[in-house]
Amino acid sequence: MYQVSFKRLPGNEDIQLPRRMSELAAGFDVHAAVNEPVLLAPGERKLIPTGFAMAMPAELEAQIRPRSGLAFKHGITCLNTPGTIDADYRGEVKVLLVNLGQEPFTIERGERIAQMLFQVVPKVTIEEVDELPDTVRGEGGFGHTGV
Ligand SMILES: O=c1ccn([C@H]2C[C@H](O)[C@@H](COP(=O)(O)OP(=O)(O)OP(=O)(O)O)O2)c(=O)[nH]1
Repeated sequence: MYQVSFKRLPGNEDIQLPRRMSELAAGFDVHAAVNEPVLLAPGERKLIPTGFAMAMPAELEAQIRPRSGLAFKHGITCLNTPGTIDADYRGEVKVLLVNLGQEPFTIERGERIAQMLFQVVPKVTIEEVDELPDTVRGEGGFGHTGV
């Protein structure tokens, strides 16, 4: 079990902190802390505030992912999905939404716009080498096995 802390930012007392909408939901829904309704025209992208900052154990990252209902019904998704929240980030969490639908979409204050999942980031060390170990695949990629 990991302890994660959310800090509500000033002026957002009415905004829900991220929360699971069912007992076993993998993601915590994240709410829009826009001061007024925000219109996203088709093809437009906007960075949406959420009204909170957070802290988590060093071995975790948080991922911001789209909600499938918004994507399916309105073409609203996260442009940089999954967005990465680093464990040392103390700024306001923001959601980069894009409207891939055909109609304008309005984001209302308090609306659930995305979900946040936590992942363990493996610890790695890196080195520079002259040769890499051989494999059967070698340099094959990008569909080299056919379709
Ligand atoms: O969807 C996102 C993605 C990022 N962030 C915040 C938290 C993250 O820790 C920080 C930096 O994100 P990232 O590493 O993806 O951005 P960058 O473009 O590499 O910026 P930086 O140079 O600030 O690291 O921005 C968000 O609030 N929402």
